[in-house]
Amino acid sequence: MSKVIRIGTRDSELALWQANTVASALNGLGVKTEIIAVKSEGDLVLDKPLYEMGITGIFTKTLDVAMLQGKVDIAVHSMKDVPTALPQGIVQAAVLKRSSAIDILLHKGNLSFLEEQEATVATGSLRRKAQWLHRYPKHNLVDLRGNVNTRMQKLQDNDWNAAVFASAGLDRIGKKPANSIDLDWMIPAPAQGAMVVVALADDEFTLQTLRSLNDFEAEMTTHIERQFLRTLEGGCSAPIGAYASYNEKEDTIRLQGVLLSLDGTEKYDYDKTVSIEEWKKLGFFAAKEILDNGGADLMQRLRSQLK
Ligand SMILES: NCc1[nH]cc(CCC(=O)O)c1CC(=O)O
Repeated sequence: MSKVIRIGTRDSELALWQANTVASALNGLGVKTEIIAVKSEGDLVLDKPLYEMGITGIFTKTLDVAMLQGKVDIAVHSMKDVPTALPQGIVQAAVLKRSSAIDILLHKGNLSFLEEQEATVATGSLRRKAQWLHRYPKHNLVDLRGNVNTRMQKLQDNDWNAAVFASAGLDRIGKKPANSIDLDWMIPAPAQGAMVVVALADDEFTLQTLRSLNDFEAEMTTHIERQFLRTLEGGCSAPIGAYASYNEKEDTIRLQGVLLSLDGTEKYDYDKTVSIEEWKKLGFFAAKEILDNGGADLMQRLRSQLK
């Protein structure tokens, strides 16, 4: 059968790179592809912080609709932009082998501001902001929105000291500058650095084809991180980080999770290593532990603050 798989994607450089990666992999299996790029609401409205727009899935909604209308067969996303509950009729078809999940700091050649009280750091993410303020309580945080290229330009155009990015995004488009350092103390967003392909639940041919693109380790670690997020959040974009890593030699999984107040003064951490057999429920139990130890009360307050 010579069915062409139509790949829906956002039209940013990073999104197109990701879609092309999936296209190449499919072409390698002898499957023909066509890339269809669309603008998402998240890319069109740039003057509001993401959390103010209130909804999760602002980057993925347009493509969900295109798929449900039969205009594309699959969509490729940065997995951290995908809401933990997929729309009815759409399923996760493959998680690609994961690259670096780490956050990095882009600066201007001088890192002495890290030792100083006065400094301005840019990020649009509540998770990055809260973790930054927890570590550097006196620093000034400013909002930064836009795709990776836009955000790098804004850093140059303003007198901020630095801005936070996902390493994976810059690595993929080959634009990681020399002026950057790894923020190895910052817990990444759930599923950061992972790419996911979604498809229609009843599209057997496509689902079957995409199975061979799935990387089990990436599927497992992102499942754990997203389960942690889903169990904590209850539908709000709170400052939550999670990173699960597989230790092949020990056959164990380590989960690091964090929930913070917006100003970073309150912080709940989780960090445990368990046997691989426990992977399916690890995110759930980790989140429950945080909720039971004061996290539920913080989530309640966050929900009213973010309304
Ligand atoms: N929310 C934007 C977004 N979504 C995915 C990535 C980078 C790639 C990834 O994390 O997989 C980025 C950019 C960033 O956070 O700097």
